[in-house]
Amino acid sequence: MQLAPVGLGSGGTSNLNGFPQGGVNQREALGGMLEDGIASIDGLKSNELSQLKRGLHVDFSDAKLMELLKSNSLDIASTQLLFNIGNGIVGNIFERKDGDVPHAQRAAYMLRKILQVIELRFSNQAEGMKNQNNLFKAREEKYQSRMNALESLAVGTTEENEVVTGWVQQLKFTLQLEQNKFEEKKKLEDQDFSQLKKEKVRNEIEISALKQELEMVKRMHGGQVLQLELQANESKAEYEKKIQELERHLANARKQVKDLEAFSESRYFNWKNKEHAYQSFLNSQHRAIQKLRAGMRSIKNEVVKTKGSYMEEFKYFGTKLKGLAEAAENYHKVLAENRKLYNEVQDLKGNIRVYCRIRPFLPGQSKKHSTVEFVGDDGDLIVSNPLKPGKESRKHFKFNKVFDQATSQEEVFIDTQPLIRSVLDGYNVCIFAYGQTGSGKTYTMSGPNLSSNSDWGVNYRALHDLFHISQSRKSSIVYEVGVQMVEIYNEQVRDLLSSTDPQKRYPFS
Ligand SMILES: Nc1ncnc2c1ncn2[C@@H]1O[C@H](COP(=O)(O)OP(=O)(O)OP(=O)(O)O)[C@@H](O)[C@H]1O
Repeated sequence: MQLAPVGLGSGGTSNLNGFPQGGVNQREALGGMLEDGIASIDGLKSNELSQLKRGLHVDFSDAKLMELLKSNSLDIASTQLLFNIGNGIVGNIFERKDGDVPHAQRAAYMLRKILQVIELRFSNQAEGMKNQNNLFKAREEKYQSRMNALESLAVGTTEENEVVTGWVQQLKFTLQLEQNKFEEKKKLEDQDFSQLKKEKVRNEIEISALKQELEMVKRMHGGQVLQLELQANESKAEYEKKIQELERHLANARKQVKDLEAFSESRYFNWKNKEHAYQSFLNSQHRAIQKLRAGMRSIKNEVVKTKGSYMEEFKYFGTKLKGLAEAAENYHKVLAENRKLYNEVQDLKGNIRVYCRIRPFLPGQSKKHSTVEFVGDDGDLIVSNPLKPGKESRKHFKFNKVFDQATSQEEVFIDTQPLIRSVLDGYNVCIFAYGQTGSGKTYTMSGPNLSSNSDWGVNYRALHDLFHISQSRKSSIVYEVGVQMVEIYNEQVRDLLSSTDPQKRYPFS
């Protein structure tokens, strides 16, 4: 009898790994939850996928969600990756505060799809575990029946018994090994299963929390949408109003632009005309400037020539001026000499001169009663009075000169003028009038009428002459003039120009 070792044959329906052939491998059934080898997911870039695997944040746009909804790659993605995607979508909804309801709806649909995949995975895992338990039980029963058959065979011949005992020992050993391996695997799978159960509970909690959040977001977004719609309606009405206003402004602006265009066109023509005028004016100015330049050049030449001739003339005048300065110096010497001679002549004529002026009869006086008998040219005067006795009836007087009744004021002054001019050469001169009351002293010295130059007396004529001469000599001599006026009455001398004391008496201090 040929016995093949149990479990070592190749035609059995089960292998020693303890997993049914052609069935769902438990690790595969876990959907790569423990390790994730997926390389790509439709709608996600490779860097976004690697970020999601590491649990980092990724932005889920509308386009990305659409791609993910269409994609089949979620079915082969790990559960952890699916959770990360779910978390990312929920986080993205919270980040978007714009109340985009279609986006929230798509996100909710996506989350539902992820939940379905996870739930399907858990149900598959539970089914696989159940099948495996059944297989293990059937296999145990099978091994038990074989053991029984072998034990009954052991009751045969010794040789056969020995062989069989050997087989049994080997079989037991193999069975023990298989049992140990199975125990270990079962232990591991139990651990995995309990871990999965825990994770399922955790995930269910997380999913319910996500659902609540989603509901809350939906409610919040509903409110926001309503508010936004209200705002949108208000804004629309406002914008329509603004648009109407803007259209009105635009119409006004267009009208203004047209007006401005017309105005600027007329201004343009005006400016064009002005430009022509200015251009012709500029041309004429340019021609005039050319002429002026030519004139200026000739004037320059002339100026240069004139300058030359001026220089020569200056030289000439310089020499002449020198001569004149010398002449002026000589003139001063001559003048001084003349003055000296002049004053000597005055001295020779006599330092004290006595003139006599005969007053004409006043209106109403009889001309028959005149006592003047003779008036000589050399100063002789004979006065006769028949009423007086002897020599007293006829008297002869001798003066430097006698002015008769017809002598004018000017003639009287001309005789005294040289003497008065000696004052300007440093000589003292004194003129005084003497005579009885009404004899004509004031008439001779001051004059009867000051408004008429011809009536001016000696005083006014003398001052006028002195000021005139001092003015003509001002380039060479500066004269200082002082005036003093006194009254002598009853042997008392009184200062008539005193501003402080009108009764001031001589001697003045
Ligand atoms: N030469 C003259 N020609 C014309 N009239 C004259 C002449 N001299 C004097 N008279 C006149 O005689 C009058 C008296 O003259 P005047 O007042 O000059 O005298 P008097 O000497 O100054 O007198 P008194 O001493 O009283 O002041 C005046 O009316 C004056 O006009």
